[in-house]
Amino acid sequence: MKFHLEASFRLSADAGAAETELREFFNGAADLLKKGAAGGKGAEVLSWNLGEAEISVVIESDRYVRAHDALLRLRRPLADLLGKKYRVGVRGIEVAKYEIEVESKISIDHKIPHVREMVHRDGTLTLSLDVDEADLRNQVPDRIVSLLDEKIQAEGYGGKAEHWELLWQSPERPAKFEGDPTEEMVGRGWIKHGASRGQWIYGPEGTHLFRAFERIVLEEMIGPLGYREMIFPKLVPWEVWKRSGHALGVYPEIYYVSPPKTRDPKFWEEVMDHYKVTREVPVKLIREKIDDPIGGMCYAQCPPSWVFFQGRTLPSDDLPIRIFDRSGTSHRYESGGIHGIERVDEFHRIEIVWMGTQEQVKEEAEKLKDCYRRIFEEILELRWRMAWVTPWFMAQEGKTGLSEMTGAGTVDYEALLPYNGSWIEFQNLSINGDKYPRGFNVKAQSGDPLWSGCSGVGLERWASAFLAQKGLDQENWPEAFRERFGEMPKGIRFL
Ligand SMILES: Nc1ncnc2c1ncn2[C@@H]1O[C@H](COS(=O)(=O)NC(=O)[C@@H](N)CO)[C@@H](O)[C@H]1O
Ligand SMILES: [Zn+2]
Repeated sequence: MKFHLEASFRLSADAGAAETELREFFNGAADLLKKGAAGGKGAEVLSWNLGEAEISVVIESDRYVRAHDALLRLRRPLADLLGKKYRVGVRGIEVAKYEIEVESKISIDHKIPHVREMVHRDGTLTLSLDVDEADLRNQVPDRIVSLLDEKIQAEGYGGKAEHWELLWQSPERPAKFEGDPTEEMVGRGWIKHGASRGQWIYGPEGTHLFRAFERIVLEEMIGPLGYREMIFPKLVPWEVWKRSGHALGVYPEIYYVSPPKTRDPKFWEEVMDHYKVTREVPVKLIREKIDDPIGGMCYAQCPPSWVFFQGRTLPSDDLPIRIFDRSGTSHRYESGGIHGIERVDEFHRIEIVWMGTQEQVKEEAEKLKDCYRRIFEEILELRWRMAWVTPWFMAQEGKTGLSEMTGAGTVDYEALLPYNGSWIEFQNLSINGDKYPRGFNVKAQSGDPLWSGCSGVGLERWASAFLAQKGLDQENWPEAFRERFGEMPKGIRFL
């Protein structure tokens, strides 16, 4: 990677008298421009020139001391040299040309902010930047370099597969059912397709099943471990997703939310009239009358809750804090060909969140795993397994691999669907390290890094896994579950 920068220091007056000292300064600037770089690497001033009221320089570098950092390093000593003795001030920096060259098999076919031109020739990508002094100080060139690294790395990975490592699996347990649970539920009227993509409506039977699962989570885990219920927001603004990291890569899958430009009925009259006459909703017209998206529908469920803690310090003797939310739906624009309730755009999840010291968070994760194991082994008697995978918070930022934070990561819980032999992830449990407290600036009284974890219990997934293995006839269900399930409510009948 090569950086080529042509810039000038704007002076408050002519510095001709300092010519000799400037020559010594630039000749002796070498080690200043190599400081911090591995042996022999760094930046160097190829040439400099003293003009009427500016000093122009040409700097080249590798990535270890980048040309713009070198330029900024020169400013202070230059100002000192000219200020004291010659009463000449350095007023600012003008960037005339800034090029970054990198070997790359790929080119980028869309606009990158602050990149005026991109040329891809014989395996080299040359970017001409459009940056001023403020951009240099704000590390705009560094973010462009990171973006290039990421793309070149991703290219190298060739879409590296997500990490998956089996941790544990249950006894096989023969399936009591071989059919597709969604088809069976639709057939019995337990559920019905909703009007929106990937959306279902749960009749009394389907709802009772979800509530039975929920009751088990409450009785077997939430109660005994002392989790307190909260209500997390379900409309998530960009600010939250910037802090949670989702703003790095969640765009292809969110349901965006845009408010109206104004509530004034006059403004909307044209739309209403259009519909009254045509009975068609004029969505093109509406598009002009709604504002930019302020964010999207709930996606990961835990991020917006951190605003409750944002900027505060937690008393050590209140840790670990244990909370959960089941107050609403999550929405994801999932891949097409969506099958049954295994993969839907609108789903119902119990989100469990805990925070404390690193040890407390790891300890809590083990307690939750024990509870889950008891539920899946003794109550639902599932055929299931646990796998160590790419953390959800990295996957949702478009990353792969594992977290560098030791001990942080995600355990996926998977269950076999006998009807098609696939394993679905029906919930997960993650140690998220200090990611969220850092993102939302939440501290522990002790000053130790505050860590957190979360576990998402997907009710559609629990239903898919359980019914796929046990079928819909209660006589085939495990005794311990039947007890908790109680009476099946009457379904809705149609003529
Ligand atoms: N499209 C979907 N349809 C149904 N359930 C889903 C869907 N996406 C996620 N879930 C459920 O939500 C759980 C957690 O989702 S996750 O993306 O893996 N993890 C997170 O978002 C974390 N914040 C924990 O909830 C999944 O294990 C699954 O049970
Ligand atoms: Zn979460």
